[in-house]
Amino acid sequence: MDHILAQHKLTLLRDQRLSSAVYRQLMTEIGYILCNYVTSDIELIKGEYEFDAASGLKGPYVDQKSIVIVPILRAGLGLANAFQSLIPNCMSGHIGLVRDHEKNRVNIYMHSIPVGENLHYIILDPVVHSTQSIQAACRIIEERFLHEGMRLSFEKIRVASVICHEQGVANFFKMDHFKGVKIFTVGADTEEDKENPNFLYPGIGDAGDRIFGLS
Ligand SMILES: O=P(O)(O)OC[C@H]1O[C@H](OP(=O)(O)OP(=O)(O)O)[C@H](O)[C@@H]1O
Ligand SMILES: O=c1cc[nH]c(=O)[nH]1
Repeated sequence: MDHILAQHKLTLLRDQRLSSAVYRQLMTEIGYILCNYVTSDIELIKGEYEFDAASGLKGPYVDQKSIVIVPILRAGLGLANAFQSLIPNCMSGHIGLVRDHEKNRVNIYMHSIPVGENLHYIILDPVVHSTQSIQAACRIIEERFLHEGMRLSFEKIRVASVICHEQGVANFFKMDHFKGVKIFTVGADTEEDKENPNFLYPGIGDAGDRIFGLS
C-alpha cells in the first residue's frame, strides 16, 4: 500500500523506544488508511437512502452488515478500533491464535465467526510473517461455512496488515487452496531477526506485547 502517510507511520512504529500508548495510536492511524484501501475494491451491497423526505432525494449507502472484521487475537485488536470507527455497524468475528515456535505451528484457542452469503471478511493482523496465522484464520472461516452447508469463496477474504514477510507472503500466494485471498500491507520486510528468526527485521517488534503494554 503505497501511501506516504502510512509509510511515515510505519517508520515510527519500528522505533523500539515508543510507549505502548504511542504504538497503539500509530497502529490506529494506520488502520484508518488501511480501511480505506481494503474496502475500496469490495463490491459492497449498495442501496439508496432517502435523505430528504420532502424531495425524495436519495444517495448511495453501504450495507455495513455485509462486512465482517476478524481481528486475530491479540495483535489484530490493535487495528479493530479504526475499522469499527469507519464502518460502525459492521459485524465482528474473533479468532484467538498463538504461535508455538517449538512445534512450528499455531494453536487455536477460540473462534467466533458469523457466516452468511454475501459477507466480506477482513482479517486484521498487523504482522503477517510465516502466514501460518492467516492460513489458520482462513481455514476456520472455511470450516464455519462448511459446517453451515455453504461454500466459501476465498475472494471474500481480505487481510489487512501493517508489515509482512516478503518470502512468507510469496509462499502463501503459491498455495492454490487460498487462491482469491487478498493481502493489503503497508510494508514488506525481507529479513528476519538473526538472533530470533521468529521476528522480522527491522519489523515492528512483538506487536501483541507492544499494543498491550507488555514490552
Ligand atoms: O504469520 P505468522 O508467522 O503466523 O506470525 C504472525 C502472527 O504472530 C503474532 O501473533 P502471536 O502468535 O505472537 O500472538 P499475539 O498476537 O497474541 O502476540 C502476530 O500478531 C500474528 O498473528
Ligand atoms: O509480532 C510479531 C509476530 C511475528 N513476527 C514479528 O516480527 N512480530
